[in-house]
Amino acid sequence: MLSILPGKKIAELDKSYAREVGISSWELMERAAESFVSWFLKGFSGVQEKVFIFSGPGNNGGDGLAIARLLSEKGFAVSVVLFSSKENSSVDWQVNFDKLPEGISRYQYPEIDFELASSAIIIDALFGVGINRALGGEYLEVVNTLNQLSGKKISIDIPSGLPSDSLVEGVAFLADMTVSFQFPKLSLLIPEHSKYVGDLHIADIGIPDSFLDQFGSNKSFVQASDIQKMHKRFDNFSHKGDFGRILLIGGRGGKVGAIILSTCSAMRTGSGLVHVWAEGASKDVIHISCCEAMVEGEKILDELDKFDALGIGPGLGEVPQDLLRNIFQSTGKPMVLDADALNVLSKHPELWDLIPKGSILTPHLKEFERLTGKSSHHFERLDKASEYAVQHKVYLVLKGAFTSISTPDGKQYFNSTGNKHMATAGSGDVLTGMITSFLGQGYDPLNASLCGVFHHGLAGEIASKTKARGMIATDIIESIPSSFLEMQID
Ligand SMILES: NC(=O)C1=CN([C@@H]2O[C@H](COP(=O)(O)OP(=O)(O)OC[C@H]3O[C@@H](n4cnc5c(N)ncnc54)[C@H](OP(=O)(O)O)[C@@H]3O)[C@@H](O)[C@H]2O)[C@@H](O)CC1
Ligand SMILES: [K+]
Repeated sequence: MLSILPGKKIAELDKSYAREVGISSWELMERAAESFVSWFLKGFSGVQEKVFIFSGPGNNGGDGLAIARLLSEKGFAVSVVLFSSKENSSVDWQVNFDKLPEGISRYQYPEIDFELASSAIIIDALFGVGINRALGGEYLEVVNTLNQLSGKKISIDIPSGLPSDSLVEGVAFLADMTVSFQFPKLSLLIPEHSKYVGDLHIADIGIPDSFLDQFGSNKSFVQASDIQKMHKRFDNFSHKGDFGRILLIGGRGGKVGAIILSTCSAMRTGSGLVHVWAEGASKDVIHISCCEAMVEGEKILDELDKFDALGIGPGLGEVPQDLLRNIFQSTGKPMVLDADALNVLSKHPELWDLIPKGSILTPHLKEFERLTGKSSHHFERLDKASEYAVQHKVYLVLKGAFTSISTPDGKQYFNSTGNKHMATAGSGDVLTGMITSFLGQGYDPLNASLCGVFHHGLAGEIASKTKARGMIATDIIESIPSSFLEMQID
């Protein structure tokens, strides 16, 4: 897990890590520049390709100068645009300035030909996590101009103008890609900032997770290697009972499709036995669509104890609150609550206290607002999610790009998989089936949530390679097995 530290702590991290391993802060900056360049070379290899680097007065600008040197050594035609004088810049900026090779063109703002820059790759090294006020003066002017240019734009660490832990005020650089060092700054994971960040890449600068842990952050970014460790291993003598027996509840009226998606995804996620409670004509449709599932009538609600996990909500429609109340009271086991089950909860907040401890709630943004009221921005939403999770002792999976998982002990995890093509009808129903399946296979609620969200996103990425914008929820389900294969989970 990569701890996400607040911007204010990063200078301290930088210093104490350099001291611990006996390197200078300049050497750490060099590592950052090398990591950026090795990422850059994978996408841009054209010798003599033009690169313009805009370097501010602090260490972000220093990174920019080190990158200028390294790219120039690789044969790129590099220009740097400077704003401050040498003596008004950070110490490591000065070291890198002195190391700039002759071949690099230097411009002192405002003496710069934007005509030339417009045909180059633009690298934004104006400000990083040290920004402490909105852009003004010549910085505002240059960012406004750069934002009009149509070439590729890349930000180092964070797009200039974005504060690392709060909402942007005024103007910020509009990057196509952002390469952030060691861990993503919280600000990069916020929907309001996605147009500034573009595609996010994390560049490792070699600070181990265990070192970051000492800074006591309650927020983490989940990596594939973390998920790999969470998976349960089964052996050749395992039988279907070992893979769990789950019950999914929903699919009433015209919304049978939702529970079918959950059912098929639970099967694909590895559940041994999937039962579905449905009503009337829905039963036949479920049988036909997912012949591996067992379809149950009302009586099954008296036998909840025989299930390892329940998933309630997809396509449930409007139901009397007593249905949920009875289910909550007749089993103490954690369950997954989604869609219409959440809508019942938002109308009957008195039910919150009856939800079995450790249950997993999976709202999308609208459902979340119905549950907790309007928030003025995503930072506030994240705070609320954490408060609710702690207060009600549940896991709150707030769906969207970088889905967050808030836990009863006040931690918050951010998922790193998925893409825009997953914003399609039924995608959430698939996730409900996946998390319920992991819960039924004996994963604890945190691991079930993290694995469910991660594989859901990875399956979406795999499906979108061939389906792109035409991807539908069924494609995600069909790619679940590939996501296990890619992660070498057998
Ligand atoms: N461990 C790590 O993660 C590593 C971090 N590294 C890199 O360091 C970066 C952080 O560097 P940093 O602390 O020097 O801050 P940075 O953003 O360059 O700017 C500070 C300068 O800007 C100024 N200033 C602020 N706001 C302003 C405004 N609106 N308008 C005008 N001026 C403004 C402020 O001066 P002030 O005017 O406030 O006195 C100060 O001079 C980080 O993002 C990463 O890229 C890597 O090198 C290696 C490892
Ligand atoms: K930047």
